[in-house]
Amino acid sequence: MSRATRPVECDWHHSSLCAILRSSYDAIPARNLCRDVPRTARSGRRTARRGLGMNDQARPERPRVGVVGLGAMGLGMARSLRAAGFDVGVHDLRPEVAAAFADEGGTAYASAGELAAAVDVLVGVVVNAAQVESVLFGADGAAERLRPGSVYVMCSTADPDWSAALEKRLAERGVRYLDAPISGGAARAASGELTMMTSGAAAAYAVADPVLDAMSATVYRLGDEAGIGSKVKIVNQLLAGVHIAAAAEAMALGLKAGVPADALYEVITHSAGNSWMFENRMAHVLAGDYTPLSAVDIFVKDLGLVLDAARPEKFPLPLAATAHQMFLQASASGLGGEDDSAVIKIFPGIELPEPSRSTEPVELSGPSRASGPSQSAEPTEES
Ligand SMILES: NC(=O)c1ccc[n+]([C@@H]2O[C@H](COP(=O)([O-])OP(=O)(O)OC[C@H]3O[C@@H](n4cnc5c(N)ncnc54)[C@H](O)[C@@H]3O)[C@@H](O)[C@H]2O)c1
Ligand SMILES: O=C(O)[C@H](O)[C@@H](O)CO
Repeated sequence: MSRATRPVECDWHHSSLCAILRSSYDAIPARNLCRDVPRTARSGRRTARRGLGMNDQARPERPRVGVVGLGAMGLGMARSLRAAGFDVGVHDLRPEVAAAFADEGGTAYASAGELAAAVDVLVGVVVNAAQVESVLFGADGAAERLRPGSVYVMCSTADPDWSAALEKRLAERGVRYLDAPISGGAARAASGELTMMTSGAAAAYAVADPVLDAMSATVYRLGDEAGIGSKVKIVNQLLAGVHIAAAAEAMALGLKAGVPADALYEVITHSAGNSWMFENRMAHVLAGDYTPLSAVDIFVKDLGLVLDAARPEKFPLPLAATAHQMFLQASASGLGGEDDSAVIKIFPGIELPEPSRSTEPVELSGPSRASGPSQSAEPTEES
């Protein structure tokens, strides 16, 4: 069976996003962005594309899959894979989290290497490039134990050039690679409805497709070389970070002016100033709940990656730079591990809603926060 595809309109050529990609990221061929980008709806799950260069014997219909990194995103992704019928092996530096997943029916492995030896597809959902290096090339790492033909699916938000180089390093060992950053937050990870921004060789997709499908509502295939998915993710992070910072600043101004927080939330979420991030993150502020579904330090990292990508080109990013400073200020104030909505705490002289306050967003099918630490919480909203 082949996937349904949604040809992307060539409006991309004319959009500002495409302009940024083509000027500061000149490695993205426009043809890769504008053709045959598969779109898969959850209701339309299907078997993987066939006939992409592997012989049938080499391509497992349902690959054995492992997930390394069971944090806010990885735990939900592992659960989605189980819900889709996969036997899922896991590993995390925190053995108790892997053990808890084993209690649900998965299999816990003591090291990334042991897990790698047991799977065809290893999905990595650790925080950054340094952690991926540790997973793959650290003590009892995965790279040596992944069998030739198996695939490492790199879901971390990381430097696109590093990701492109990693594809080559793994290829030297016969290991395939997909550059596959994710979007949608902890709730969509848990419901198997992520957006994945992927690029890589057809042979890697041929093995990993059923795994990607099980974790996602939409899998964008953006090109046949690693790094392109990460470039698009970085553009998304520019918007996501700026939108959170702007939402916090606007909410802070309203509170300073004496407007009740829930009234602000109600009106703005029904007005032109709204954004996905305002609606999502300011609900956390309303609830006074800064349990990290995505931490302040994630945006210190991600907006840093955004700025790093533009700097060699001397490409100005004034909004991203300001937002980065805001997250840095929050982190320097000791808020790095809190939910990224805690960036609102950098504004002086405002009274934020108390945690005990059980405010529900008015007339919206408002999200309710998970309790407990992000890594172990069952997410109940989109983070
Ligand atoms: N949280 C979000 O909403 C979100 C959304 C989209 C993308 N992302 C990206 O996804 C990635 C994961 O983010 P997260 O929020 O799940 O992070 P997290 O900190 O919640 O989870 C990371 C997990 O990796 C584990 N880990 C770290 N190093 C390890 C190693 N060497 N071996 C085994 N396990 C290791 C940690 O113990 C932790 O459980 C990041 O790159 C992030 O930018 C996050
Ligand atoms: O796209 C997303 O899901 C978000 O921006 C995360 O990467 C960070 O909260």
